[in-house]
Amino acid sequence: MQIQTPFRTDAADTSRLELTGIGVRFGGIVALDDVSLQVPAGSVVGIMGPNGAGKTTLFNVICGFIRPGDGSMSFDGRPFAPVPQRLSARGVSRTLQGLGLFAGLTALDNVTAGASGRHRSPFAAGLLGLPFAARSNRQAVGEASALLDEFGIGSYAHALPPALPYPVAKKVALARALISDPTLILLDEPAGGLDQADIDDLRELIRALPQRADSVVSVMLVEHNVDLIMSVCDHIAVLDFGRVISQGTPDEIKADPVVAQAYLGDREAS
Ligand SMILES: Nc1ncnc2c1ncn2[C@@H]1O[C@H](COP(=O)(O)OP(=O)(O)OP(=O)(O)O)[C@@H](O)[C@H]1O
Repeated sequence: MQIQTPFRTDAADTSRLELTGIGVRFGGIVALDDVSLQVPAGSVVGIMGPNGAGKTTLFNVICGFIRPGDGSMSFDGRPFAPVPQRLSARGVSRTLQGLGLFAGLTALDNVTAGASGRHRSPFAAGLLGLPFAARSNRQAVGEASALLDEFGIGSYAHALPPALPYPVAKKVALARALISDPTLILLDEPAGGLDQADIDDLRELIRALPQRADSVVSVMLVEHNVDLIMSVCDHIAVLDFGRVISQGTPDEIKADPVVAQAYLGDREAS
């Protein structure tokens, strides 16, 4: 079993995201320690680990909400210093555990809003009444509507988020993340709060993400549902106390006693 070694696959030379030696401290707490991993283009990479292992911190580093004290990142082979407001323009989008939908906007408008980051300045253009702003907004509404239909939730297009069944709200959040045509999508506990039928639905949806549209999409997935993560990921990295304690294919992770011990320790502690 490899430890602290970046993923090596046939697609490794087309790495979408590469993290090298990432370290984050919060005062005396080491949240991430020398974390190195690769997300090859077109792959689904899972991040597992007990509570407090550093999974959310890792996503926050990739999104630019936390600047690491150590290490470096590259995206499509170029140095990557993410800025949250410009993430979708760089081809990165994220779903949140808390969904983060705008309560006062319909499902359709929530998804349409996700398209705003990919154009140069649609908001300012809209204020100025520039014709291309209206055109690009019409296009975004059409794409949002198509995504809702694709996910089988088109009938909820004009409903407000508080009225949406939870699994539908989760799909709206995913559609909002996809409308900006990301090449890297970060899914933060997508199975949380879903029943088994919805998780099975989600499994198919995640499996289909890398082949979406014209671009090769890479997926990073933080997930506590072990069955889901094992069944959709090409590679998994397991964090514990901020360190990568194991990484490899789902079968390698399942067979690694270090991983079992990390989870057992977590259960005994809680
Ligand atoms: N803003 C912060 N200030 C101080 N400590 C923090 C902060 N954010 C995270 N931590 C600490 O960093 C460590 C990693 O936390 P993180 O939330 O990344 O773990 P996690 O794997 O996402 O946990 P969970 O599965 O419970 O969401 C924990 O010890 C946590 O208490």
